[in-house]
Amino acid sequence: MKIILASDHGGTNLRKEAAAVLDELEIPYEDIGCDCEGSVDYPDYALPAAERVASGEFDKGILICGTGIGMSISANKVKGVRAALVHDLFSAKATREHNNSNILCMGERVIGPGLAAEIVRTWVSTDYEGGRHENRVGKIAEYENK
Ligand SMILES: O=C(CO)[C@H](O)[C@H](O)[C@H](O)COP(=O)(O)O
Repeated sequence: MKIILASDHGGTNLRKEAAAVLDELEIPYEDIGCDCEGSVDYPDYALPAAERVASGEFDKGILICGTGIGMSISANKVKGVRAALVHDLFSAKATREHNNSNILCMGERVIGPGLAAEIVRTWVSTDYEGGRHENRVGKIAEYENK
């Protein structure tokens, strides 16, 4: 598994927390920033990261901003991306099992580093269940391909 990691200025600390979890789990990743003192625009990070997941260069992505909302709205514009905004452990597990989400979004102004780390651990280690969910995820792809 290879993961791409990005944030805007509002998500730098949680991005570093996520990177520490991936280091601990020995999961390879590329961190594309931001390396910013000031303010940046979340689509400038979400869209390239999402495209690199959609292209298959990366298996998954983790995107963080202040709320996670801007990142998830942006990433979900990219065909083939299923970005999930997650701030609890139940959803972290469910979105992998049910939605086969390939991008995790979180908000640094919403949750603390401890919970974010647990969410990353859960999300990266939970497999897609397939089965009845395959039809549902397939309908999203079908719509995208219209
Ligand atoms: O997209 C967002 C809100 O949905 C993110 O939380 C951004 O990080 C936020 O909008 C940035 O806000 P700022 O006031 O410019 O720091």
